[in-house]
Amino acid sequence: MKVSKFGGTSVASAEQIKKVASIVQSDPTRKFIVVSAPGKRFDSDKKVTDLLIDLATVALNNMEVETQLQLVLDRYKEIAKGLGLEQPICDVIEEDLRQRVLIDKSDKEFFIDNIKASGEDNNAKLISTYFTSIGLPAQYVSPKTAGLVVNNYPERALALPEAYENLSKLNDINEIVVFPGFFGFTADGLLRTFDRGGSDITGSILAAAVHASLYENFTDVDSVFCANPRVVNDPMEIEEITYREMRELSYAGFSVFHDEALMPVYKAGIPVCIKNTNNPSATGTKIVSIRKGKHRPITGISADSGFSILYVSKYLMNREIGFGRKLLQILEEENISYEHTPSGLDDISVIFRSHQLTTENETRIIKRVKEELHAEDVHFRHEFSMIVLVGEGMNNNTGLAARAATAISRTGANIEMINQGSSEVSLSFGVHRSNENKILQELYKEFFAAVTVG
Ligand SMILES: Nc1ncnc2c1ncn2[C@@H]1O[C@H](COP(=O)(O)OP(=O)(O)O)[C@@H](O)[C@H]1O
Ligand SMILES: N[C@@H](CC(=O)OP(=O)(O)O)C(=O)O
Repeated sequence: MKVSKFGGTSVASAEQIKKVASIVQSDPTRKFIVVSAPGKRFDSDKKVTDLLIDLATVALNNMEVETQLQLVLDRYKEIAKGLGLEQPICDVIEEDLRQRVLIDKSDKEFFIDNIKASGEDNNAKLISTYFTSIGLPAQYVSPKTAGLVVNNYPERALALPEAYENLSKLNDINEIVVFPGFFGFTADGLLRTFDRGGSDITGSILAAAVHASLYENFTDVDSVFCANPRVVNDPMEIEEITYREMRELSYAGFSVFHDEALMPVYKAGIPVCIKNTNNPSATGTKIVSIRKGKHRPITGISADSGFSILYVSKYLMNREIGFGRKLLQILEEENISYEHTPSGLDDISVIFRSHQLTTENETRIIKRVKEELHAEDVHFRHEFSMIVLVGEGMNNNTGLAARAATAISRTGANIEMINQGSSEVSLSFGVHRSNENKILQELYKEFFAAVTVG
């Protein structure tokens, strides 16, 4: 039996949800259906999750909530109408959202998580009602009653081991299970959401828990492509990719599948297939443990912006035992996680995601590194992107870094950092954000357009 997750674009409108129903109807082994909140219907549209974040923000600022609340309710009302559903389901959703807005706001993160999670929760209720209305026996299942237990980490929770044992009991349900993605509950009953895009994670946890034969992830593209189709024109499709490659690429910018969604299915040995709700007969991309046959050394190239660099220089840093540890400890105390630490004789750079920085912690970090480590030059640089080349065939292929660097040099861009990942399946380049797209296009040309398999 399969677990099928439908992303925001697949459940964005009545028309899309009808496609979901026919996909589910066409295969009786599609037993567990995980749904996201309604996503974008067109490019300039707003996801329901983003509307809910706006709602939470106005509520926390003690401003009038009615306008934001109606924007969310209107999305569900339009969907319900298009699906021919009666008023009661809209009343259930409205009552639920109004109750959530009244939750005590003293724990700000708990309040935000509760509002955000309503997007998937109410959509699951609506979709199970629709399935039943068209003769597909279905049941909405709450992550709370099903025991999707997570740790107490706001907006980025992780599932606890007992969640798998609890969720395995869902196998006893005869009807189709419609399960909301994106959130779980702590052992004390507090609602916590996963990271953005985290309905993929719910699907993976559920697939591992019920020992699914396949985890299907339905989205709005025929497959995972070798590079972002919004930047590279008509990129090649990936038919098969390993868990390891997919995790590296997802973490580094392939937004089509969340990187944290790989581990649960990987550990349980469950294959994953990325498919298109708008074209379900397309083969899609299979994520597997081992790929057979010969392949290009590079499987995919991803790019992600939003990185900053902390540059630290001190004469004879190389002779000073513990310098790196002390520097990273300062960052730890500022609650900052880092991605790379390239270093030279007298200098070291720490690269991390910029969203963790504020004017206050930047000033504090510079002051501490200067005073406590007696560094000579300490400064931040912003607006960087990381371009990551990923491929299982990379470790026995010499000259790849040189080819990539030459391709980048053709764009006239400067390489700020190079890092060969310890896993030996990735090679990263730090570049200025303004050059990101042209570098991605040039690297695609170098490794995919011009190369034959062999
Ligand atoms: N390498 C890639 N392959 C396929 N899609 C990609 C890639 N990189 C980015 N994307 C984007 O990911 C989108 C699908 O992810 P997402 O918007 O999260 O979908 P969903 O609503 O189904 O969760 C695609 O429309 C595509 O623009
Ligand atoms: N709705 C949540 C979770 C999610 O997975 O959404 P999507 O399937 O649209 O990526 C978000 O926007 O983050």
